[in-house]
Amino acid sequence: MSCLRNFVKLQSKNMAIYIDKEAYEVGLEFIKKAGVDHKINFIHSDGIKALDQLVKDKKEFDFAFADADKSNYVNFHERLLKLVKVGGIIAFDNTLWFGFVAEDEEGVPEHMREYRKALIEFNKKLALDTRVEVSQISIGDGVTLCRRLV
Ligand SMILES: C[S@@+](CC[C@H](N)C(=O)[O-])C[C@H]1O[C@@H](n2cnc3c(N)ncnc32)[C@H](O)[C@@H]1O
Repeated sequence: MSCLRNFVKLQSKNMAIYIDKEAYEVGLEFIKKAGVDHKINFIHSDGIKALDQLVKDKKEFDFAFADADKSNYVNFHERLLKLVKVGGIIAFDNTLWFGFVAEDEEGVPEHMREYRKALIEFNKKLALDTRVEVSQISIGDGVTLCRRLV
């Protein structure tokens, strides 16, 4: 709770988007308890829809963190490249997908296969993306940091 409070205090404006109502309501309770609800624009929406609206509204951010729907990372990335300023950071969580991105598909539990495939494709795309400088960090199950260059 104090971690959330301290982080949010450092930022002038914050935003978070959740698609499912239950997770949104739990999050909202914590945000209120931490006394930072006036500092966070907390939205219950599909991420792509919300990001499209932010692009339309010409919003800008220094940092973005994506941790939802790994099959949509490539679509989040395109939108976040319009929203995060040049020099800003876009972070993607779980990009090593518990190490399964380095395994043959047969060795991967069925329910993990869709995101494994999506993340392999996403990681390949990022490696070739000249609009960002990329650093793959092997903590947790992989975090990728992209610094916007152009
Ligand atoms: C791994 S959890 C994220 C946890 C989050 N980082 C946190 O600490 O609270 C993934 C969340 O993304 C949400 N989600 C999935 N698809 C989404 C989408 N298209 N747009 C927005 N949120 C989505 C899920 O409902 C779930 O709550």
